[in-house]
Amino acid sequence: MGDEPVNVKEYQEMAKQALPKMYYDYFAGGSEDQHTLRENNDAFQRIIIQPRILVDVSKINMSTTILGYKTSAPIMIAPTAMHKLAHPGGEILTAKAAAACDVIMGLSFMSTCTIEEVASSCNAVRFFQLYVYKRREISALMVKRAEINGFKAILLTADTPKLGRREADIKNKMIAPQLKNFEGLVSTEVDDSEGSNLEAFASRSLDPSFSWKDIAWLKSITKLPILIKGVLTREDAIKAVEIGVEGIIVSNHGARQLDYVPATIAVLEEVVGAVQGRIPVLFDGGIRRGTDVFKALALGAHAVMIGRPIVYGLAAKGEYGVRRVIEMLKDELELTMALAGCPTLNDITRNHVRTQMDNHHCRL
Ligand SMILES: Cc1cc2nc3c(=O)[nH]c(=O)nc-3n(C[C@H](O)[C@H](O)[C@H](O)COP(=O)(O)O)c2cc1C
Ligand SMILES: CCCCCCC(=O)C(=O)O
Repeated sequence: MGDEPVNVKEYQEMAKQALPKMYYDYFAGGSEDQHTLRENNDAFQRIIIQPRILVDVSKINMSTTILGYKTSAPIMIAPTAMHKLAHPGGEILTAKAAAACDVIMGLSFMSTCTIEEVASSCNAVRFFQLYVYKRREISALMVKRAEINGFKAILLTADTPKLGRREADIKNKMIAPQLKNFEGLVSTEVDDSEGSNLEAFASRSLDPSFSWKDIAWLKSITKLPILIKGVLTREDAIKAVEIGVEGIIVSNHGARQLDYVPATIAVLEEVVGAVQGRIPVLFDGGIRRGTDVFKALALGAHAVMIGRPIVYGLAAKGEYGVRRVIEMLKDELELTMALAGCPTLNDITRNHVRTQMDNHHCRL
């Protein structure tokens, strides 16, 4: 392989070479048997694109808005924790790459750069991802700081009442660094000589009692729009609409929480059908190609979020690497739209893809 990756997947190997094993395993790993981790990727490969020919594709327009904020493409950076483990520049470099590519960034609650450092580093549009701690006042303070610092939405992660069992982290005795955001509030340094220190910290801090009724609390402390991240079923999608949040994210946390849940792309259509256009449905999990973005859009996602490839780009080549990952996905999406006969995002329809379910119905 030459030094300059030609696709997003090649950044993973570069990141593996660049990182200590403990950190690479943390970023790359899924939970338990990693069944869902494989499925998140494999399920995309079972979806076929049905292109249209003889369409004027001399101009392709990928630009859109997410919650009213302009973006050059329906591609966002997913919130992923602790970017300084990938590169000393951390989330500041990720944010600068987002700004350079004109895409929106999700900042993790567990970021290694502070909310203020990221906010003052560039003019990227940023959403803030929230975990709810047992000490709820800490979560409330983070929401306030995000709001004051110009973050535009809260991504409430709802699939993590406890941390999934990540066996590589247990074997490596994964160490969570002290996070500057929480200085003077809580220490992330927990000594669990038996296994993953991150898991030990999570079980000490996350509030597993947080439930639907507590969305009212979140609404009472912020005016920012709230998106619920981690929806995988029709039932939960309907509840989210009924409770009045501004959006949902179909996500299985990059297959790091409950193993043997479905690939996100396999449930997207069910969730979109339940929501019936009332709120935007974002999507993440396993996107590695522009064709994957196209497939998710065809199945009804308003936009997609990218997790691991961003971290791999950061680990391999810093801000430049993150930029290249986003640019490659955008270039591939643009080419896919042209070759599928879709000059605008609105031209991408359900009929542009064929799923296994469609094949099954055909045979009936
Ligand atoms: C290393 C890593 C850290 C993550 N940290 C967070 C986090 O702090 N908060 C969160 O809501 N999701 C987190 N996620 C999940 C991502 O937001 C996203 O759902 C997932 O990475 C998408 O799948 P992909 O990596 O296949 O693109 C993390 C994922 C990874 C791989
Ligand atoms: C206190 C919660 C720890 C979460 C760690 C970050 C994360 O979401 C991950 O998937 O890893």
